[in-house]
Amino acid sequence: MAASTGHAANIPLIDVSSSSSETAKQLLDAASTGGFVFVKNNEAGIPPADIREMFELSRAFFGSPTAVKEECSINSNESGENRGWLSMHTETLDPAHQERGDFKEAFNIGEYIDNRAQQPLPPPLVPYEDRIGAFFAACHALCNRILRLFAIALEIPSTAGGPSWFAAHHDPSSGPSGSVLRLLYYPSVANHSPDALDIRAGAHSDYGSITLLFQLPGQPGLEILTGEGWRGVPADPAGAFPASGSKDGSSNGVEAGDGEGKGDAGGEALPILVNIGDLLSYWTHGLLRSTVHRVVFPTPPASPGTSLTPRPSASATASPPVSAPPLETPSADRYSIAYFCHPLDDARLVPVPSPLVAELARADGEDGQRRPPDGAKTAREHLNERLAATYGAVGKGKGKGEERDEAV
Ligand SMILES: O=C(O)CCC(=O)C(=O)O
Ligand SMILES: [Fe+2]
Repeated sequence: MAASTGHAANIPLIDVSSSSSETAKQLLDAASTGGFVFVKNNEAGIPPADIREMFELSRAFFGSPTAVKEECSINSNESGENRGWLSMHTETLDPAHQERGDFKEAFNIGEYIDNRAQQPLPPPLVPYEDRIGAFFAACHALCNRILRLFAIALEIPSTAGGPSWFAAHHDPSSGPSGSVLRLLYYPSVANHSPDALDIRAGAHSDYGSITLLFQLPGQPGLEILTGEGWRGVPADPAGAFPASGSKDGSSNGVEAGDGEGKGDAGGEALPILVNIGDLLSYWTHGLLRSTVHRVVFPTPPASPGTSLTPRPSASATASPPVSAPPLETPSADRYSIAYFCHPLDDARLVPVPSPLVAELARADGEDGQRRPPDGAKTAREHLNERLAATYGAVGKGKGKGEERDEAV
């Protein structure tokens, strides 16, 4: 059973509310070195109350009886490809190395059409169809803001689309895409019995353009692979939020109440984690870095109720790079929410028209404008290849895990 190494990653924190070339450069630097960045959740982000609402819906859904969840299973015909509920051990993010699927449940929500979900929603989510759709759209808007900054930093010429180049390739009004909003639930170790074969989410890199990840304070587990090995990614890099949950660690920290774990303290909101996916890395000839990550079980505390490390004071400033506390209070359950942003299905993955990408390709001995030898894939072809490996039988085939030796 893979458990936390206890070392924290250094991940920069960037304010993307400005579209200045300085901000764009900071973002490009972070994306081309570590591949992970925190963005401040300010007016350019997503209201903390909306994030909290999604966590509340997530808890309500995963707490439903199995029969309710089965009705919207990813295996049902109605749900459609890559949509619906994934039960424990269904997904295998590192098929080349895992003997058992991930120790988690998930619910994948695909793109809406005309403000309606294109899949059956379970009863706890039905009354919130509009709210979920609005959250999906807010996530997409934030991704487009980030992609716009990448286009600026990559110096895409105005004749080719300029700062709007990525947005045009991610415009839902122009066609379908593989974008997915995913609720994730990693059940407590106390109530289940993971063994040596278990991992919460196997080592992998994401498939799409960029991913937004929402975590809750006090629910650690995400780790990224760096040149120094695995490093933990805190939910709360500045340590400004009290760890959520009741004293016995059984709470998931999303209840309404005294403000603990609610995602906004003193007007500040938790930053949002952003990482580069494989497709964007491929599209930029590897300039943007898709970093391998995983989710592990929390390390048991030395004694019940004991935090493993002292938390920094709430006044700690968050200037980049953020040196996070090694571990937050290990909790029972872990809930997270990911938004996987993908280009339009028919987007062709010819190199992004950037002089920086062309230069990189030339340095690698290739003409930067040349198509890959087997002809350009579309974004949908790229995604389908990855999904086939993930949902295939455990231990068979070549999966994303093959790439995990490539540390940052
Ligand atoms: O739950 C997390 O923290 C990360 C999940 C993840 O990496 C994924 O689903 O791709
Ligand atoms: Fe991931």
